[in-house]
Amino acid sequence: MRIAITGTPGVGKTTVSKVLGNKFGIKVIDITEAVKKHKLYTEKDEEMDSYVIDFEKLENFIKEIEEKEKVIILDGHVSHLLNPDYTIVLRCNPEIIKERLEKRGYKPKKVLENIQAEILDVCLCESKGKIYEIDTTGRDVEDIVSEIIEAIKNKKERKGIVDWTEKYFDYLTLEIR
Ligand SMILES: Nc1ncnc2c1ncn2[C@@H]1O[C@H](COP(=O)(O)OP(=O)(O)OP(=O)(O)O)[C@@H](O)[C@H]1O
Repeated sequence: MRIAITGTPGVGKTTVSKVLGNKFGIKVIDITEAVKKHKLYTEKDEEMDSYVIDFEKLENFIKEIEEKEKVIILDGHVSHLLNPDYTIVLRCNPEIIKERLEKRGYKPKKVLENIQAEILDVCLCESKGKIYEIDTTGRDVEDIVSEIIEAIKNKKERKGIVDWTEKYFDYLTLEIR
C-alpha cells in the first residue's frame, strides 16, 4: 500500500512523514532525496535548483522497495502522481510557507512560485483517487499525525477544505521574474 503525503514545498510533508513512519515502523521514501541519490532524473534545472524527475525510473525504484515493504509512505510534492492508494494533501497558510521557504534561503522567484501553487490548490487538483486534505496551519505535528491516522483507519475522504484565493489573491497578480 502506498500512502502519499503531498503538498506545496514547505507545508510540512517530511516532518509529518517522519513522525507517522516512526509511529508505525513504516518505511518513508523521501522522493526528493531518492531522486537525487539514485539519479532518478533526466536533467537538473539549475535556475530553479530542482531535478526533472524520470518517473519510469522512480516507479521502478519504488516497486523494488515494495517487494520488501507492505506499506510505504511517499513523502514529496509529486508523491500524489506516483499511483498512491491513499493521498494525504497537507495545506498551510501561504504566509507561513513563505516564511519557511525564505528561511531556507530559496530565491524570491522560487518562493513566489510555491506560494502561488499553494493558493491555486495545485497538489490537490492534481491528486486522484482517495484523498484526505488537512489544513496544518498553526497545528503541532502530533495533532496532524493523529488526524491522519484516524483518516487512514476509517478510510476517510475529504477535499476542498481551504480557499486561500480571496485573502491572498494579490500574490497571484505578482509576476514570477
Ligand atoms: N506542524 C508544524 N508546526 C511547526 N513547524 C513545522 C510544522 N511542520 C513543519 N514545520 C517546519 O516547517 C519547515 C518545513 O517542513 P518540512 O521540511 O517538513 O516541509 P516539506 O513539505 O517536507 O518541504 P519540502 O517539500 O521542501 O521538503 C521545517 O522547518 C519544519 O520544522
